[in-house]
Amino acid sequence: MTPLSFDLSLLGWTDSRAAELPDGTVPGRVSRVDRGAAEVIAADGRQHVHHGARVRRAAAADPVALPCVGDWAALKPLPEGRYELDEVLPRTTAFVRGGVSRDSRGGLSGDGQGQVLAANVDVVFVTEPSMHATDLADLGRVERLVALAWESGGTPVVLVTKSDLFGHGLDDLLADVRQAAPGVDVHAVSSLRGEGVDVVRGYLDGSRTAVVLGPSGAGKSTLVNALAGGEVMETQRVRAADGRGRHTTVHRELIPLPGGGLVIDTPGIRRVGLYAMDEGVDRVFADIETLARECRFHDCGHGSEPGCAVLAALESGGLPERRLESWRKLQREAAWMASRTDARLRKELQSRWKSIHKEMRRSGRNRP
Ligand SMILES: Nc1nc2c(ncn2[C@@H]2O[C@H](COP(=O)(O)OP(=O)(O)OP(=O)(O)O)[C@@H](O)[C@H]2O)c(=O)[nH]1
Ligand SMILES: [Zn+2]
Repeated sequence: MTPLSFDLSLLGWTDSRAAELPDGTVPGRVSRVDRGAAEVIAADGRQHVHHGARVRRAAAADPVALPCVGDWAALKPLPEGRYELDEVLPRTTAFVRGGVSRDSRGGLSGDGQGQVLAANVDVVFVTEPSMHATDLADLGRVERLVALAWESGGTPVVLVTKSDLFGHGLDDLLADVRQAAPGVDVHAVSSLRGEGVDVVRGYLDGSRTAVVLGPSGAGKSTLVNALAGGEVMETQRVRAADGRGRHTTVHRELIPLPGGGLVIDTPGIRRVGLYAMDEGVDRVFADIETLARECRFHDCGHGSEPGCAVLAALESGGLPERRLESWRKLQREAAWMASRTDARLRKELQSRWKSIHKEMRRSGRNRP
């Protein structure tokens, strides 16, 4: 154990979580997972802990019960100041990946086994570079990641990164991004110039936990370093300089920031993965869903039906064609995922996050 000690409230520990802590245990936050074990941060420091019998039993029955990065764990004291991980406390949000993997032929196969990649994430920063090599920002990618963010139960915030690369027209780009993510805060950020970084930091007030999603090269590591005020993540420039070309970022997993707040960086959730996301898709396309309610036919396919409000909006220019296509594509994908994710996992996702969203809307916590 390191001699460091931690104020757990700075790691996001709250009274409502304390109420769920079983007697005879102490809390710790999972910062990294290992096979059969985890690294946790407890009040008396970082420690490598093994899963206790209860966790092993639960995980054998259902892999979703395995501790993951961001989890709050009940730690049972063992002799010599050590602990074992006795229980995972109820999650408020979770990134759950459906049991789908790429097979050797590059196809996809589903095994119906879910996996929780990160838990208790309050804010999901969706990064999209204003310019990516010679490409413009990809609004479809923003829509997809915002859908995943909603699905996790966290609050998405879109960051248009590398804004310094975009001269005239940044305001137009931001307007397009806002249209692609209705009801979601959108900000321009240049970590290079330090612009927008304080706005990002503001979302972490009150020791909130964030993840940063986005394509390779979006500047995620650079942003996290800017937030941390130092090099906590290796960036692409560093990697290029060592002559070995680009390779995988060194992942620190749960990073407590000096100014308060935490960032989770876990391989597998940074980029677009395969998640169930049907509710998230409904939410990111709320404008189209609202229009569709005005269609003459209840089961309108928005193709050539008379009295179609969606097509009318398309014609009047209120709805970009790109967005309708993107909606169709993501709906197909969500349906495909749904057909391959097992029913139990989907039920867990839906009932849990539905009540969380409701609660968040009620208490006005929608926007941090
Ligand atoms: N012009 C400009 N370049 C930036 C900015 N932020 C990051 N970069 C550069 O963009 C490149 C990629 O940055 P990273 O932070 O490594 O990107 P990443 O999203 O972490 O990439 P992966 O680790 O591959 O997922 C590096 O060369 C950075 O120096 C910015 O605000 N402006
Ligand atoms: Zn219609």
